[in-house]
Amino acid sequence: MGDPFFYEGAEKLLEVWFTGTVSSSEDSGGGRPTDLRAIPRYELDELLKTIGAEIISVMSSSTVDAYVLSESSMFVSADRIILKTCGTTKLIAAICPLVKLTKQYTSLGEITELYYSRKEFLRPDLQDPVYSSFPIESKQLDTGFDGTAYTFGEGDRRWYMYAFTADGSRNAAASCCLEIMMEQLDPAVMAIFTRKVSESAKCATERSGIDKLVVNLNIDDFLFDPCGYSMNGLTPAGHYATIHITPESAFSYVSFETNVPLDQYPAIVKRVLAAFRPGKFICAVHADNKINDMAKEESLRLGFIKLAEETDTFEGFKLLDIEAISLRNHRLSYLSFVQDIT
Ligand SMILES: C[S@+](CC[C@H](N)C(=O)[O-])C[C@H]1O[C@@H](n2cnc3c(N)ncnc32)[C@H](O)[C@@H]1O
Repeated sequence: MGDPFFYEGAEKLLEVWFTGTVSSSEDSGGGRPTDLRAIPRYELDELLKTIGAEIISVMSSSTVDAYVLSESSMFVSADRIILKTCGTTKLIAAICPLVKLTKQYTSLGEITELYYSRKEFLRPDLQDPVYSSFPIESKQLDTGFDGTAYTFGEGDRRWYMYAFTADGSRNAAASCCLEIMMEQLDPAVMAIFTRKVSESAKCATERSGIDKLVVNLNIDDFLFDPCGYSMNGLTPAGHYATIHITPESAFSYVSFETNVPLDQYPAIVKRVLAAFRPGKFICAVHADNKINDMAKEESLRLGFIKLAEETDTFEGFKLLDIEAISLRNHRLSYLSFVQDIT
């Protein structure tokens, strides 16, 4: 008898920033656009094929093209690409072809920042050997970048990140990002993300309250058969949110990510926890130094560290870990929580 079915919901996340003047997508000196969105769709399809994913759907705003993938999501903006892929995808293998495409179709091509992160897998033994342990992934990344590998938390709460920043700062607006990675979710909520219970993705989105987690989201959602759910959302202000759900009870997993402004994060986390009811979760908050410089006091007041120190922060959860580091261009906080059953 073979092993029972297993799906690794936890994603590998790659964010790459390229150099260039990005005030418009018009041609720059080299005759090619200074905009990653100039890479044609068929090239993106080929790129994704090499890592084991494909495009299911796309929607665009003036600032970003948001793709729902068979294995999570991809966001392409003028000078940044975010690739978030789950299952047994081979995400690091996307970097070389991506740089090649960038040089071929745009006047960008030099990487200024690169971040690769993931949480501890439930079944590392089922991954391709490169992705079975983070030191191997870091070693692979070290062949192209002079970056630093970090490990946060303990045991199955571990979250890993590899960060590379080239000398000199990037030419981009201040940015921030919230990631919530949840496990052991309420089976009653997870049932919504099955074809048995929800007749359409829209139905699952509304029934679960996903449409109310972030204000003003234009949503592109997909319900897998027999179960599983992915959605990308874009706001009129050019921000994104993305949610991916593996509802099978033996290995349930939900991820939430957004780059809406930092001051909204505490309220968003509370809404996300109320909607999905996880048994445990990890949060990672990235805040650009430009944000910290602009409003240090304010960002501290609203920041997660301060918030997590208040006992009633996320009602029903106990804080297990809290760590913060400063990278060259941004500050990163990692927090882990477990349901408080005392
Ligand atoms: C792609 S989705 C979301 C994965 C996501 N990274 C998460 O946070 O869980 C994965 C869920 O969809 C289900 N699924 C059904 N058909 C699938 C397909 N063709 N490709 C990937 N997942 C599929 C899986 O069993 C799993 O429950």
